[in-house]
Amino acid sequence: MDHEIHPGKSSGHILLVGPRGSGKTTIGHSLARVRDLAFYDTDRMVEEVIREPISTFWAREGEPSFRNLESGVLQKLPGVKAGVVSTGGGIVLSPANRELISKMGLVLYLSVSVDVLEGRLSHWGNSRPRLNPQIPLSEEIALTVRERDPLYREIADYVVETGGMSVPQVVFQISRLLGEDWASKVGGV
Ligand SMILES: Nc1ncnc2c1ncn2[C@@H]1O[C@H](COP(=O)(O)OP(=O)(O)OP(=O)(O)O)[C@@H](O)[C@H]1O
Ligand SMILES: O=C(O)C1=C[C@@H](O)[C@@H](O)[C@H](O)C1
Ligand SMILES: [Mg+2]
Repeated sequence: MDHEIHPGKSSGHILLVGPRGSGKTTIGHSLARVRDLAFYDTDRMVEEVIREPISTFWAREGEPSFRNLESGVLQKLPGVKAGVVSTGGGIVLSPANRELISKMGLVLYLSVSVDVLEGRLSHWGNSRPRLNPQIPLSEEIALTVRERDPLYREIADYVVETGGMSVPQVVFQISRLLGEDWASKVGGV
């Protein structure tokens, strides 16, 4: 991977973006472990602030309150040790967040088909807040992906098509993409 194609990347993080259920947390955690990097997850960072699950906070306080906290934790990440950052699925809705993410390091978009997402999300029951409770889950997923896919692509350095791959296979593919000497090239991980 060539340093020259990623000018202006400052913090040296590897950031995973994509819809709910695309595997950002699972893949990010595993990638950080195999590459011996720090791991951050913006959803977990918000939960540390609110000291409760996102779903109950969201139900009581509403989405805008969650989005404010989410932007707040993102703004802390340029100041921490470089590592793997798994983001929340809707973090890209804010133009300021998109700008910050794209400056913080190498951005990988985990792309998955709507069918696969539906299969995964339907297993979660109500542990994740519904984004649009008036419509069936399958429609919510399709609409959300249609709305956000261009936003993920706007900031992605690479789109990783994960369809049909297991978690270790995706981690292996990303690791290969990063290359052994990626760290020294994008800023000191
Ligand atoms: N490549 C994969 N193959 C099979 N299952 C996967 C894969 N990636 C993730 N999963 C499974 O999908 C579920 C959701 O994954 P995960 O929580 O990592 O998604 P996420 O993108 O972090 O979602 P959110 O935006 O809600 O945080 C988990 O049960 C995980 O084990
Ligand atoms: O897609 C979304 O808008 C969300 C995804 C999750 O990661 C959480 O950030 C939250 O449940 C909202
Ligand atoms: Mg996650």
